[in-house]
Amino acid sequence: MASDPPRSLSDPFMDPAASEHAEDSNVGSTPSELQVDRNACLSLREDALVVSDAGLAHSGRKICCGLIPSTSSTTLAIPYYNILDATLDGSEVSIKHALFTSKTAVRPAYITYTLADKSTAPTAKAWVSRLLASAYRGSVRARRLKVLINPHGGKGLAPKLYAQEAEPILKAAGCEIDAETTTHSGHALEIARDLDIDKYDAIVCCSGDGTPHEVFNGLAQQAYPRRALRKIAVTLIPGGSGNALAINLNGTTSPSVAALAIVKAARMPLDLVSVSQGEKRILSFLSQSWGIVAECDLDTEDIRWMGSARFTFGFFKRLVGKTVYPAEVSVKVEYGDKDTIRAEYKKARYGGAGESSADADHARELHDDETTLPKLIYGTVNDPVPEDWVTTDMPDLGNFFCGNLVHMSADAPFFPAALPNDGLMDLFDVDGTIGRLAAIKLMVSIEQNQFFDQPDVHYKKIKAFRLSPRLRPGQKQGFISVDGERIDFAPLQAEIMPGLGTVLGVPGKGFHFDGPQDPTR
Ligand SMILES: Nc1ncnc2c1ncn2[C@@H]1O[C@H](COP(=O)(O)OP(=O)(O)OP(=O)(O)O)[C@@H](O)[C@H]1O
Repeated sequence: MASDPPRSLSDPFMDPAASEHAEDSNVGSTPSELQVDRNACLSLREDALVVSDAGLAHSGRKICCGLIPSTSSTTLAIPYYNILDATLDGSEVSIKHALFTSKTAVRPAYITYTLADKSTAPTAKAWVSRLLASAYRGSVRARRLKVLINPHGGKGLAPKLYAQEAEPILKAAGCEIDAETTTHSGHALEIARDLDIDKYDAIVCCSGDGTPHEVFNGLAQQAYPRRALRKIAVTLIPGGSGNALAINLNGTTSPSVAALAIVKAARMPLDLVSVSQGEKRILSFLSQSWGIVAECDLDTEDIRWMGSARFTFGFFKRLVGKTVYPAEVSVKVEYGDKDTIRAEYKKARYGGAGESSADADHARELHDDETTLPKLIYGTVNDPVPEDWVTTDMPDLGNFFCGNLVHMSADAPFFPAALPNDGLMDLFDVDGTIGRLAAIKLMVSIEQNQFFDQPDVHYKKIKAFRLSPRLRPGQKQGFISVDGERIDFAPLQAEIMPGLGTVLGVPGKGFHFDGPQDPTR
């Protein structure tokens, strides 16, 4: 097996906790099979650890739902992805793994054997290292995690979900955990702002999307914001009503499956969006919206008990009213037509020209000494609109929605052309006066990934926008949403900050999305 290239200890892609295993990484000569007691054999195959043990047939061990591939009742195959930890203690080999108890839940499980021949301990030690190298290919072991649990998000279940579902997986994987429950709104921002970033690798929010929003903004207030945002990866264990970060990063709404993904994830850069209202500036990782989606996000507090269904309920309530949300919109467009967007997406996603995460990180490292965030290229709403922007007055606007990631919820891939680190934002607007039937058709098309091609959806890839919203006659208050959080009802300007943030995601799990569908197929 090829070993990873050596990385310096200052390399933020290398968890210092993983360095203790670095000397064991030369495993080329290590045998793939380990003979253990009960006449059993542990074998390292291409994608899985295979346990061959006649005793398994009589152990009553249930191979749940067929999710753990088993070649026969006397063999057990555990995918490397599911291996959490392995140790050799004297002549006892212990392997911890994540056992799928259903399609949406995992729990830690253990296998223990004694070496058939004690004198093989040195070989067994190398074998364990080889198993761990395969289990953590593309990731690092024993990450140091600052866990923030929001007891207020969604239905208030985050503390229970974390303790019962997520923490056992993180602990079994040997993560160093420093957990804290947030006590007030803004607490996550304060913690991230004051965090000693050399002591941690990631901040894991067990919450909805509001907490990671605070965390990115807290890191942005560190003395060296670019270093903090580069070094500390932000990730989410779903525990609120909007859990888009977990869905986009790791393709799941299950706390235990998300915890496993976090254990196995790679660091990757994420574009952030700088949103300014005059001199005030915040960072957004997910979305900015004005119109029906923003109102559903923010004006449904009274039905919080419904959980995520409150968004759908709120949407339908407004839909029947054919509500409009007028605004003047100015946009710095990169790609304005859908065919070009589709073609550019394919190039960026499958063209193979992109740099690796490690290369991207070294480029970002050059800005570590800077004490401010990247300068705004396009200024703020207090400046004139740049000449090459396209300005449109939209008295009948129904929905202005700008996104940075594909999914806004599990069944809402609103932005199929979004890529995590392409230096662009995805924007669409929809007229508020379209017929109710057309609006319902639009809503149905989202889940089927046909939203992008609907003629009523005006979709662009952009670098920046300015939104000057106004109240329609009779409207008492306006809701502008940034990452699901309410900001002042006032003109705002937003521009992309390429690769400013860092997240933990498993390639192929979350960001795996096929992009806008090809309508000719
Ligand atoms: N102990 C607390 N008491 C009150 N609010 C808190 C507390 N801890 C965090 N918050 C606030 O709760 C808000 C919502 O949290 P979060 O986004 O994590 O969950 P959510 O379920 O997605 O949100 P929402 O339920 O508002 O849709 C955040 O803005 C955060 O500041």
